[in-house]
Amino acid sequence: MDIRLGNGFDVHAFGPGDHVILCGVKIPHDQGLVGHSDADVALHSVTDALYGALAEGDIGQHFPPSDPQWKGAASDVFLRHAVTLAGTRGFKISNIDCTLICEFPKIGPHAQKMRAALAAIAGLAEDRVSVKATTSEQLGFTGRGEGIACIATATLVTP
Ligand SMILES: Nc1ccn([C@@H]2O[C@H](COP(=O)(O)O)[C@@H](O)[C@H]2O)c(=O)n1
Ligand SMILES: C[C@@]1(CO)OP(=O)(O)OP(=O)(O)OC[C@H]1O
Repeated sequence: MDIRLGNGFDVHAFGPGDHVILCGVKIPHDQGLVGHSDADVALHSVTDALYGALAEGDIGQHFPPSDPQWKGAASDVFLRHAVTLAGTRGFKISNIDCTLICEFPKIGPHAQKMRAALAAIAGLAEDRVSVKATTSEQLGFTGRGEGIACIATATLVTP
């Protein structure tokens, strides 16, 4: 059996808006996230974790931010591509774990909906998907409320 571990990390800055989209879930907030796509920092980091496990570069190589095709895109399209690529390469996803880093919005009340949405996009049972959060204790750019960071890990296995 071949086992592959990948990690992903992404950051998006807050900007004008009244919601953020995380794991494809719309979460009311007093600011939005700035990005070429819908700025779903969670799906971007998970996508990069899959590309990392496959040694297939990163999300910007597959979906260049300079390409107008991806302007405002819903980020599930990026993750679905990485999931399909894993299958094509003979891997199945064993588990996904991600941690959102921000002071606000509070993720806890939305974590189960985000987990279900992420599991559905990845084609996994919910008990193979983890969504959690931490503050950075008011330190650094996340602590100052300048944006949201997300770190993700994914494990791929051959049958
Ligand atoms: N945006 C966030 C940040 C944190 N949480 C939850 O609060 C717990 C405590 O956070 P600390 O950074 O003080 O350790 C954390 O374990 C999360 O459960 C959250 O929901 N949303
Ligand atoms: C998702 C892409 C798509 O153009 O753009 P952004 O939404 O800006 O996100 P980022 O994580 O900064 O870069 C990756 C790009 O591939």
